[in-house]
Amino acid sequence: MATPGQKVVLITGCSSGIGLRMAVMLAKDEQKRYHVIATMRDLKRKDKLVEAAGDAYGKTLSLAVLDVCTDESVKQCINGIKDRHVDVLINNAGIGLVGPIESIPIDEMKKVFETNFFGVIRMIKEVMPDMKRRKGGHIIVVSSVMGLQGVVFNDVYAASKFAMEGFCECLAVQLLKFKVTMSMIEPGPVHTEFEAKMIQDVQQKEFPGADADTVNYFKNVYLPSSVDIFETLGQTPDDIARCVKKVIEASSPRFRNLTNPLYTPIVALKYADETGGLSVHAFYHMLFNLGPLMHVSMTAMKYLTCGCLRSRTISPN
Ligand SMILES: NC(=O)C1=CN([C@@H]2O[C@H](COP(=O)(O)OP(=O)(O)OC[C@H]3O[C@@H](n4cnc5c(N)ncnc54)[C@H](OP(=O)(O)O)[C@@H]3O)[C@@H](O)[C@H]2O)C=CC1
Ligand SMILES: CC1=C(/C=C/C(C)=C/C=C/C(C)=C/C=O)C(C)(C)CCC1
Repeated sequence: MATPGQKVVLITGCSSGIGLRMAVMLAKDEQKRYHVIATMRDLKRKDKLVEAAGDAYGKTLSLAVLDVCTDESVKQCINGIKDRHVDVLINNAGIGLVGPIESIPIDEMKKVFETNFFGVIRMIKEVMPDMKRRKGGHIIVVSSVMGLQGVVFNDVYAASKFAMEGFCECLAVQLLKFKVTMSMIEPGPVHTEFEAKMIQDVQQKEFPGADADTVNYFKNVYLPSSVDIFETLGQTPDDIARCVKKVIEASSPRFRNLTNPLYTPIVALKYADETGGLSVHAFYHMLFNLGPLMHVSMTAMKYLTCGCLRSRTISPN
């Protein structure tokens, strides 16, 4: 249980990746400012978290079951917290989906929205009224750079994150009136199970319904470039956890927080040309013309990115 003065932080999706590292980092805060309720849908997956939390487990970190896709599970979890008091809600649980849309059943697409979009809304609806009443609290959403800029073959995943960005952009204004803060975190690629699940998933698939050219562009042009991008630009879950801790501890937290400076030019392109043509053609050129040179160009970009771009992102250091 939280001791007086400690902030109660509830995080969804803590069995792996970014959620796990955020839970551990906040629970191990030297000043013990947080009591972390690390949630996951299946407690059988708790071992990695418990091991990483070490001494903090049972003290500044407790576990709870929570499936963001079920009303009952969300209600039960929040009702189980003393006075239903959550100071910081971190919506992290999420799933990916890549591939030609011709070969993806609508039900699989709905699952992505059910988790990434309605899952977050379900959490916010349960926690926000108490925060509004108390006139305080911080809602954090782990969105994605793909919530701001679409990436080819990630159509449905990007749409779920765009939807979240739009939803939160609206809500943030109302919440300001109630002194509740809203922050979006927009990572680029991060080395977690998300990446492994994506690779495993596409290796198993045959892409029925998609024509041979499209499958060829996906498998032989997009996927190798994507793997390269993860290799050259990928951040660690600890990088993202450090960014989130900074956002929580900021005296006036920013609404949007890109974690990777290398994505700032890509997002800037979008706002530089309101017709959208610049972004579409730049992405086309990067993928289809620079594809084989992607590794070289991304490595160059990594070393050439100037300080002014870094200052527009939330740095993990
Ligand atoms: N990795 C990346 O490159 C990027 C990831 N993100 C976002 O970061 C967030 C975390 O992903 P990441 O750590 O990378 O990936 P992981 O796959 O490692 O972690 C995702 C977590 O979400 C959980 N989860 C999935 N569905 C549900 C559900 N219905 N209820 C509760 N928990 C659920 C998983 O639990 P279980 O073990 O039960 O499956 C897992 O703990 C996601 O929102 C993702 O979109 C954003 C940008 C880049
Ligand atoms: C930048 C870029 C590409 C890929 C970007 C990727 C793969 C981003 C992944 C982001 C993730 C995983 C976000 C999760 O939320 C392409 C299309 C290969 C080529 C053009 C430039």
